[in-house]
Amino acid sequence: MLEALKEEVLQANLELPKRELVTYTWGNVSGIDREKGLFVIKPSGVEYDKMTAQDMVVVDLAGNKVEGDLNPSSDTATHRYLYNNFANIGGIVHTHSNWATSWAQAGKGIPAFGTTQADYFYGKIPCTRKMTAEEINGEYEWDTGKVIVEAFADLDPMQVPAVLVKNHGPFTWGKDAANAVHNAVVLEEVAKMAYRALNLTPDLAAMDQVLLDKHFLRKHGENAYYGQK
Ligand SMILES: O=C(CO)[C@@H](O)[C@H](O)COP(=O)(O)O
Repeated sequence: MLEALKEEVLQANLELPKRELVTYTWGNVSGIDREKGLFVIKPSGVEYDKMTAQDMVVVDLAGNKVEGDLNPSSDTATHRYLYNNFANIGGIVHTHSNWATSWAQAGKGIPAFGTTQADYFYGKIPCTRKMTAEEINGEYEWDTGKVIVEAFADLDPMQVPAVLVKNHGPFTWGKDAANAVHNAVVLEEVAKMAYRALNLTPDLAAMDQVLLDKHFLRKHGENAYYGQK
């Protein structure tokens, strides 16, 4: 089942090492078929250059493995939490990309300093709170999803399709798996740019709202005009 989605999710996973967002087996990508209520995710601990579409694992939104010989990603419960709480997302990525993970380890969100970020993220990219010992030693991956959703209490996840999990790393999402990977690549770029901008000007203020609005809204929403129709 879901052969086309398995191929789509495989290709999205293979983009992670290709774009140098992961090392070894770090990271994972999933994609969801909302009509069937099933998502496809990378198998846990399998090397990317050995991975096939048939290795992908199908999981339902209650957490049951529906198809696949291998164990699903160790982050499956986090993906499931996000699919259950962010109704419009179609794909999720987790990486340990260097610059974004450095911000996550520092427990700092990434302010919007420039139009590169504004084209994809409508403002600051949040960092979650620290997880409690009970959460870490309990339903860790499920509660990782919980602290991510908490960080979006006042944010639209479709307007800011990325988060930094404190002491862990970034998660991004999008309309599908490929779009979630695209956002992961851009996140890594803006994490690097923001770090360097702050090194140049330590008290740098976030960009003006008028410029943030111009760049985000020209690419997103009903009045978007960027690119080709
Ligand atoms: O951050 C983590 C584990 O929380 C992951 O990125 C792992 O590094 C990859 O795990 P699998 O998806 O292979 O289980």
